[in-house]
Amino acid sequence: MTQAPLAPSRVSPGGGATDGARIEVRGLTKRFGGFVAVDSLDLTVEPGRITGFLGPNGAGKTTTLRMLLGLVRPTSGTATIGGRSYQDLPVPLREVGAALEATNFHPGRTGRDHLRVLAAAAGLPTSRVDELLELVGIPAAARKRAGGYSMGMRQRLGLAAALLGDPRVLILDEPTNGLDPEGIRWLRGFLRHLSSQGKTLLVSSHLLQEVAQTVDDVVIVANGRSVAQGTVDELSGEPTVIARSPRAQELADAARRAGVRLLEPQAGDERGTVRLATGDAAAVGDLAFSAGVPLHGLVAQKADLESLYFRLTSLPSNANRNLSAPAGPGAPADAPHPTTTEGASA
Ligand SMILES: Nc1ncnc2c1ncn2[C@@H]1O[C@H](COP(=O)(O)OP(=O)(O)OP(=O)(O)O)[C@@H](O)[C@H]1O
Repeated sequence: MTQAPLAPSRVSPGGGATDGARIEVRGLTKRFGGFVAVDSLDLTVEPGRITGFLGPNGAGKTTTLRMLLGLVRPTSGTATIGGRSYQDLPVPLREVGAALEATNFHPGRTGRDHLRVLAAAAGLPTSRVDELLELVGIPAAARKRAGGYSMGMRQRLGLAAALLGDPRVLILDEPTNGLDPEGIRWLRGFLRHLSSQGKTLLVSSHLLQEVAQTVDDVVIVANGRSVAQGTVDELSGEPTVIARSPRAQELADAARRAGVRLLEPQAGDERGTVRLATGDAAAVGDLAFSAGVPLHGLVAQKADLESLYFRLTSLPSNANRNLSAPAGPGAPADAPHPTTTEGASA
């Protein structure tokens, strides 16, 4: 099973000074017995950017994050943070904060005590604990036992724990799980705030719509493999205006004269549809009017990361992941990678 080379590093806005906070994954593979959970994964997460690590349940996201954090040993490949594997970081908590599971708290301990214990164990000042609880919005709840916390509160406590060492890199596994809409809105602003400080954020989710508005870059995984990578804009594709006219050819000619590119070779189909590479529906309406061409329909199509996500992640689950099951010519393992993957390469 092979995979096309994927997105090498982009130049980070801060240049070399921030390289110490770049996440790089190369050829990362994890097999559990004969099952390939993560398959030759390459990805780069740049400082000062939020990268969404997206894929359906079981795609291999958590396993990848666990390998990055030294919790699972890769079968092959490398996963580094600032050029070092997690185990080689001198003071990991000061370099990398992670929230992998929202449930991993002693139920009898208050959230505040939980953080104080963590801070003390890591040799970090406990003075930071109250400040962090304020920051994640649970200062009062943090004085109650964590056993009674809602999922959303656990998520916030997990975030506070991840931030204890003021790390430059944050790795968050499904941080929107259990958050209500207000909580998700809060998280978006919070992650933005962190990335504006130059932090590197890798955020996994199986729900594109919960992170699409938050992230700068996207890595989509399916069946253990990366199937697309790029900025949200790159993967959203070109904005499109769809116009319908009984005189489609004349509309197409007018568009061409105005320098608007047609997205289809033919001027129009049987319904007189013309697809144009622009997001400006008003301009298309104006040019139709100027050319004296009647319009029966005009719509600007929204950039469509969502349909790309569903198309790429709706491959038959696990069809290519069992080493003992040979993949046939039509199996996903042999499917060509989408152009979006290559397009994302810098
Ligand atoms: N220790 C393990 N032993 C065997 N299989 C495992 C192990 N850990 C994970 N897997 C399998 O590897 C695949 C990927 O799991 P992983 O948890 O990484 O996916 P995920 O993308 O994080 O999904 P989710 O969104 O459900 O957490 C799954 O099929 C899972 O059952």
